Amino acid sequence: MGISFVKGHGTENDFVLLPDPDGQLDLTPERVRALSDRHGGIGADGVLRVVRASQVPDAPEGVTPDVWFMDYRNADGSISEMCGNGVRVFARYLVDSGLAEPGELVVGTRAGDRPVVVHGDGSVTVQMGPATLRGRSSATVGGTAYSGVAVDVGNPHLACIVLGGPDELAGLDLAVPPGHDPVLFPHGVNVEFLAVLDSGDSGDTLRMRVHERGVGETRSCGTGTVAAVTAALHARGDDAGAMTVEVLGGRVSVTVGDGQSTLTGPAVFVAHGEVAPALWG
Ligand SMILES: N[C@@H](CCC[C@H](N)C(=O)O)C(=O)O
Repeated sequence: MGISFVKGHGTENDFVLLPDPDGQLDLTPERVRALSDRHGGIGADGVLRVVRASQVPDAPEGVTPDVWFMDYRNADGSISEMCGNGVRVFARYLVDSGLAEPGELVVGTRAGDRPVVVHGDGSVTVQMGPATLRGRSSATVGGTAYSGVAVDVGNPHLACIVLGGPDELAGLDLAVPPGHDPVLFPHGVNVEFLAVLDSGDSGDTLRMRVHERGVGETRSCGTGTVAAVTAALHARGDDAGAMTVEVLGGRVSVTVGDGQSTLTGPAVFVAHGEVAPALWG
C-alpha cells in the first residue's frame, strides 16, 4: 500500500498533506525535502503530517491528546511551531475527508491548540493566539536596512514597514534571505515587508511580501500577516484592530487584540495521489 498525499494551498502558500492516522510515517528531513522539491518532487512550501497529537512525542504539553495535530515541516526539512495558512488547509482537509465535523474544531500545533471554524464556503477562520511584540530590530535587503518590530505568533517574525510604499515593496529582491540579528533570532526568523495602502470601505489594507525561514520567498504566510497587522497597528499607536492583507497569492483578513488574533482566508485543494516509492525511499 502506497503513501497517499493531498496537495493544497492557502493563498498560494502550498503544502503536501500526508494523512497518518496510525502515526506510522517516518517523516525524515530528507523525505520532506524530496516531497517539497518543485522539480524532482511534488513541490510545496511545506509538508503537513495529519496525525493524532497523542502520537507526536514532541507535541507540547497542553495540546489536547486526541485532537488532530498539524506536524508542520518547512520545505528545507526544518520544523516550525506554527503555520497559519497550513492550519486553514489542514482543518478543511479534516472536514472534507470526514475526520472532523464541519463547523468548529481544534487543531493541535507545536504552538498549542488552535480553535478553528470551517465555513460553508470553504474559507476558514483560525484563532491564532496572542501576537506578542518582542522589541525593535531591522532586516537588510540589498544593503538597505529596514526597521521593524519582532513579533511572536508562536513562531518568530520581524515585520518591517517599507516607507517607500508599494513601489519600493515590489522592487525588493527577496531571492536572497534578508539579513537579521542572530542574537535576537537565534533560530532564524520569518521576515515580512509591508506597505500600508489607503483605507477602503472595508477598513485598512496592507500589502505584504515575506521571506520565510526554511523556505524562501513565499506567496503568503498566515502567521506573517498577523505579525504585519500587529506591526502596522503598533506603528500608529494601537494594539487592536482589523485589517485586510494583500499577499502575492491573494487576500486574508486579520484581527488583533485582547491577547488573541484571528486569521480568515481560503483553503484550496488541487490534487491527490500516491507518493512514488522511489521518492519516499
Ligand atoms: N507559511 C506559514 C509559516 C510556516 C513556518 C515558517 N516558515 C517558520 O519557519 O516559522 C504560515 O502561513 O504561517
